[in-house]
Amino acid sequence: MKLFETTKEMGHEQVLFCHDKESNLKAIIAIHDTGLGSAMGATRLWPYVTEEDALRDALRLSRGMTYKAACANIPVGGGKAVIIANPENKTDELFRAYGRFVESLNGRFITGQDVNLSPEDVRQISKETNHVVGTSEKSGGPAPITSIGVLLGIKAATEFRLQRNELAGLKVAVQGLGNVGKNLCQRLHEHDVKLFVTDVSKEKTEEIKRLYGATVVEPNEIYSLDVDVFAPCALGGILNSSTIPQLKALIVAGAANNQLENEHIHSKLLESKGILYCPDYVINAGGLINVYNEMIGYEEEKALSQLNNIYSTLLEIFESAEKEGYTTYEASKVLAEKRILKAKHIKLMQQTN
Ligand SMILES: NC(=O)C1=CN([C@@H]2O[C@H](COP(=O)(O)OP(=O)(O)OC[C@H]3O[C@@H](n4cnc5c(N)ncnc54)[C@H](O)[C@@H]3O)[C@@H](O)[C@H]2O)C=CC1
Ligand SMILES: O=C(O)C(=O)Cc1c[nH]c2ccccc12
Repeated sequence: MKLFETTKEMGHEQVLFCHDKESNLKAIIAIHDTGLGSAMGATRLWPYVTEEDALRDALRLSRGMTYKAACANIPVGGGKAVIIANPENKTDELFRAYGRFVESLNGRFITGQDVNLSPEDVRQISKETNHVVGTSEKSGGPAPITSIGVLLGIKAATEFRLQRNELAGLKVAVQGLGNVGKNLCQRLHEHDVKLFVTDVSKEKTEEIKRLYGATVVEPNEIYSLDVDVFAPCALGGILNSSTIPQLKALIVAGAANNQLENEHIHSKLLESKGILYCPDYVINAGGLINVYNEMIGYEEEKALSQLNNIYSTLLEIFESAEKEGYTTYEASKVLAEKRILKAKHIKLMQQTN
């Protein structure tokens, strides 16, 4: 990868390669934009096959955080960190070494728990830095709020694409039954939605089957089901040239980050099949909304009002995409960039006054 060409094109401010000899830590912290405030983004741990895969993930995820904050009208910047490791090799020393790197950024980057990190891992990071959020019990943790945001997104999309005002009787396929996916299943079940689920963990699929009467399928069968909505809540890159042709759902609405393998090609492919795609960083902003409010002093009413905006922002995106002949991904990018420019302008005016 051409490093400076890529960071210039994607707009990153700073990328840190962190190495600690004793703990064998290898981490990449990508700071995309701090124009509106500290770069916020949770840290994930993943056994990336190549270092380039890890870098690409960090760069895309961090840019996604900038757009996420902008679309949610949250005055922070975007960042993300990846730790290159096998979850089996996690140690307290690894997380403490990582925490020291986060601390060295003096609050330019604020992080927390993402894929493959446990609350205990985050506690180890917190021993070395205060720039960690999402650990308070007070606000209930980010995943439940993220799942409410996804539910609102499913509502907006079914109204727009299917002209249906009721969730009852809808068929939804949920990929991944982790913190967000499980919670989403509970909420969909409460709305009398028929669930189809998959996960690589049999324990998790059995639990959802038992609790909500979900139909369990193999991981590779989730794409081709005859359902109304496909809700990816596991990995990124799952919307690609081999999966999109299999989709029968007319809506993709889920929590996973970086759902499109190639943003341009695969958003167009979805559109050409008449599938309404809810841009990931718009529909999954609930987690960020939750941790941001925790950081500034949690007020439930304020957090819920920001969360409810996910519904109206998505409708705005669907409408402008239709009107301008864009894909919903392009429309969300335009909206994010417009809001960033406006917010930066307001900030500049406040500073000069
Ligand atoms: N937790 C949060 O508040 C937020 C999460 N997200 C994103 O949502 C996604 C899910 O997040 P969490 O639920 O917190 O993660 P998690 O790690 O708790 O859950 C992921 C689940 O996906 C399953 N999985 C892995 N590979 C799979 C495969 N090939 N097929 C089916 N299932 C598979 C795992 O077994 C696990 O149960 C991630 O992409 C995350 O970045 C985005 C915004 C906020
Ligand atoms: O939406 C994402 O991808 C996030 O990283 C949200 C998030 C969850 N927990 C956090 C802790 C600190 C900064 C962001 C998050």
